[in-house]
Amino acid sequence: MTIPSTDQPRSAAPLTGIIGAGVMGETVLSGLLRAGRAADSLLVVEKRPDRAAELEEKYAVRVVSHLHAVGDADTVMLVVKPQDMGAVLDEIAPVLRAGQLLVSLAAGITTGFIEGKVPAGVAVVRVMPNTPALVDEGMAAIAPGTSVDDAHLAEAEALLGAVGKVVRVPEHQMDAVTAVSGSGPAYVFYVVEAMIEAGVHLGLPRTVASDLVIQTLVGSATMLRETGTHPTVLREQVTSPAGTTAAALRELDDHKVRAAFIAAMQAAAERSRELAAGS
Ligand SMILES: NC(=O)C1=CN([C@@H]2O[C@H](COP(=O)(O)OP(=O)(O)OC[C@H]3O[C@@H](n4cnc5c(N)ncnc54)[C@H](O)[C@@H]3O)[C@@H](O)[C@H]2O)C=CC1
Ligand SMILES: O=C(O)[C@@H]1CCC=N1
Repeated sequence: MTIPSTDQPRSAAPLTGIIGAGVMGETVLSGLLRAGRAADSLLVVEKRPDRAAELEEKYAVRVVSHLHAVGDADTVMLVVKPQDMGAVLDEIAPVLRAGQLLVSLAAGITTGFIEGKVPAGVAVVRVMPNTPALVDEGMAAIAPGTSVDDAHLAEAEALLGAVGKVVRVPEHQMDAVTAVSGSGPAYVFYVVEAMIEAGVHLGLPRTVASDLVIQTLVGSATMLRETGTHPTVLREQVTSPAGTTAAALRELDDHKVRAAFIAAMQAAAERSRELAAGS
């Protein structure tokens, strides 16, 4: 079924619906526009009226109802919280059709759960993106459901590839992916906060501490990416015998920071599994 959402002429590009335009929905929306997608090829669905008005004003996109977005779109991206997925799927299931591509970005929610709520033959792809997509440096993993063909996977890769790297993984690895790259930016920002605070404790003006930490992070990340050298080797290159870095790293080890990261990421993966179970 196709429900026209407007009488205005529009571009011939395939239509993509985005349901849920919070942090991640806007990240995807703005990335697709930066990558050259026409604003009239994107249909946004957002529950909060003030947020919907803000996005219409900022991006000149059409904010439409669930039924219009799903009826019209070739591909529908689900970017609501995991806890809202069941209700959204119940609402859109009557207008979804076999062959249509449904791309879920929700943590924890399995393709099996989605497939159980939509008509047979709807192609479901599960994605775990991250917020650096906002600056086209995203990292997304994708996993196909049962009715997905190569064209569907290529379309999902193109959507996420517009804002960063994409890797295909088996779905059973998605909880680990969520713990590593989905939540990962938050760990990095947490470390950055801590390093800036430490710089202030050592007497640096906050703006200077902030500049030093951010450029150190960017430089270190660029070294990792461009040299391909193992992080252990890069860390050892900084660590002079009996020097300052060795003194600092000994404190980190004494405070079990490495073990804390492992425990934290195990907790994230466990939470992803809980979200799958609906809690
Ligand atoms: N924020 C992040 O870094 C990441 C988020 N995700 C996933 O993306 C999804 C969205 O997360 P955020 O954007 O952070 O949450 P958010 O709370 O910022 O955005 C969710 C949006 O969905 C809207 N919404 C809720 N129910 C709706 C409905 N029935 N119809 C239309 N809109 C509806 C809300 O008003 C809100 O604007 C989640 O499932 C999360 O697991 C995945 C990876 C990273
Ligand atoms: O915190 C969350 O649940 C979402 C999924 C990964 C990053 N943010």
